[in-house]
Amino acid sequence: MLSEEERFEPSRTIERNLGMELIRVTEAAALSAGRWMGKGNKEMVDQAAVDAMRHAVDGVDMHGVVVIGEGEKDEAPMLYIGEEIGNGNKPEVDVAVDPVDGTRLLALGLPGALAVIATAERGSMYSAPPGVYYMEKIAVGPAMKNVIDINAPVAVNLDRIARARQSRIDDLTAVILDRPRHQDIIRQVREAGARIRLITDGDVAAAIQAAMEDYRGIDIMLGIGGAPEAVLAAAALKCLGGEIQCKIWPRTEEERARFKADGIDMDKVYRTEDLVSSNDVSFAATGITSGDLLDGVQYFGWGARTSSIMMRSHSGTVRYIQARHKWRKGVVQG
Ligand SMILES: O=P(O)(O)OC[C@H]1O[C@](O)(COP(=O)(O)O)[C@@H](O)[C@@H]1O
Repeated sequence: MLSEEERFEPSRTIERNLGMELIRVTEAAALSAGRWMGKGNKEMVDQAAVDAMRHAVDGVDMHGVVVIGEGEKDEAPMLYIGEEIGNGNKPEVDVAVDPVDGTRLLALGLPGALAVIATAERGSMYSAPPGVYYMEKIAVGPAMKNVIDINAPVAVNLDRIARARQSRIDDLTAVILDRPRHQDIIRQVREAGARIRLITDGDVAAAIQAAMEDYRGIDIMLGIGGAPEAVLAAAALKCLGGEIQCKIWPRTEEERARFKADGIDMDKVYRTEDLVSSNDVSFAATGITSGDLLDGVQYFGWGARTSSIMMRSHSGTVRYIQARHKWRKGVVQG
């Protein structure tokens, strides 16, 4: 019989704390970037979030290397791919960041902008080849994990989900980014009879909602979105037990030819496991503008309130954390 202490191995305790520290990083990004809501300035939205996230991440107990970040070193002075972050202590981890998923949403004051960070054991996160910006994606929750196939027609995937759920296709809802490139997918979903929720941005949150067992508003996420966002979504889905399948997507015929010449396999299916292979994944996100998944930042004279989600693959625990932040400790509340 194990004693209470013995049940918690040290590595578990470290990882536990890391998750909580990651929340502080996304909270910092959200608190800072939230000031720019609706001001129409995408650059400042991003700058504020990156600055705050970079500052906050320094104190985190980890030796992190940015795998998904703001781009290459010469174009991004902070949180660039390959940058070492954290205080240098163990654990050694890969880090994926998106200081604002939905910069346009935040700049326009629209719902659903999030600050996001994920960590996984060193060497376990996929990084798309240089010049690859988009992936075709399909994401579902744990019960539909072995049901979907990105290579199957949309109607077939919807039919399989409906059967597995013992429901009808017209009970299902697919979430899709509202883009001209999705006209054909949208037509196929409509012809199959499922409902559609079109979103203007933010397919990380959309994938999470599709995968949440206790959130039944969305059954599947479909369509083409950012390659970095695919890895962040995979980190979240690893914690939730869901499944994302992706394929590299060229934007133009020239890009297709270039990828081919570079030996990039556009038929390869990247599953959750290929995007994040570790079983020690932590994921944190804080709402910046209010959306279906999380509330946005609320400011009031002496402080602000944030709403975050934290998940760990090790335990599968999902925590929703509401925090009240005081700008200065001891300030009298109005
Ligand atoms: O806007 P595009 O070029 O269609 O790209 C889609 C990607 O943009 C987003 O909607 C927003 O990403 P950013 O906020 O980083 O611009 C992602 O969630 C999505 O993967």
